[in-house]
Amino acid sequence: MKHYLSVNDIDSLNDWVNEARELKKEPKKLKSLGEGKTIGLLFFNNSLRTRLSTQKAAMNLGLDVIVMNFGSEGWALEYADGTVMDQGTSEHIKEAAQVISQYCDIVAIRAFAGLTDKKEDEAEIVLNGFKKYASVPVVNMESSVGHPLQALADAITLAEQNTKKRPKVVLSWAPHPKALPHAVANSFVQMMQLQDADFVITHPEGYELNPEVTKDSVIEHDQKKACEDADFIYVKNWSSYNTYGQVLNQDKNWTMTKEKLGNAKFMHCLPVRRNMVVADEVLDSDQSLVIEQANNRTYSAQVVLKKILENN
Ligand SMILES: CCC[C@H](NC(=O)CCC(=O)O)C(=O)O
Ligand SMILES: NC(=O)OP(=O)(O)O
Repeated sequence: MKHYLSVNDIDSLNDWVNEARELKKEPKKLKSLGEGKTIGLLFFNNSLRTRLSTQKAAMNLGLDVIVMNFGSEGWALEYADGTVMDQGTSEHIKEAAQVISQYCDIVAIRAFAGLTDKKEDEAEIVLNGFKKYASVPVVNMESSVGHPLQALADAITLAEQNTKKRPKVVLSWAPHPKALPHAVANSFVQMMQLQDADFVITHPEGYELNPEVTKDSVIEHDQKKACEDADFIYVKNWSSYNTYGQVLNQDKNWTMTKEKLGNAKFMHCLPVRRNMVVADEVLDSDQSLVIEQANNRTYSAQVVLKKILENN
């Protein structure tokens, strides 16, 4: 594996999860693997978990780390070929990616969807720009349409917590005041499609995800019905895909409550809007796994970086 850009780069989810759980037992066991090498973490958008866990994972492997808030500190990049750069962009991705490749042996990118142009977002112009012009491996720290480090951490958490051969796992939409990307939901769906689980997606009409992602996954518009007898309920907001980037409703009847949760474990990638996405009573209960999920982000990133270092 050269790059880690999407869940599709995972050749065996079960093996990766087991490897990550072994790293979790002794995080600094491979401290020499990355010695003498540098990873660059470039953020075009905000972060807490991804920023700290990816650096932690790199340090556990002996990598040196350079972090840059590219969105506020770097130059505005041009991605289109042949552009006369007489407007707002100062540097072409061609130069930027080659220059960064001289300083870093691995480059990790966070660049959220713009949510204004579906075609542009689905082209993954930032992530694919670095993939095309950087000469080093590229890691996705949440791009326009995917968040594979989060999905792998969620798979680790499910493996640690699951007690059934075929658990019922629900992905439920919830209201949010802003238009949020589809990336987390997309990667969770793609990861669940690799699992032996009774998987159901529930959301209001109009919030269908990209059908090329959901494929034949079960979709139920009645949230209570979807959540019946669930073992895990993963809650996440996303904006409309069909009416691209729009907030069609903020119906708080979709806020996750203890009543709807039942005996299930609650999951969310964080950050989470309390009492919009999920009620305090759920987050403050022993059914919430959000802190465990956040801890597993370190081992998700560490197994990815380990595989990149071993194969490049
Ligand atoms: C890991 C999640 C990152 C991002 N979340 C947000 O942008 C939430 C921002 C907010 O609630 O103000 C998202 O939904 O993709
Ligand atoms: N879940 C996640 O990626 O969190 P941050 O946006 O804080 O990195």
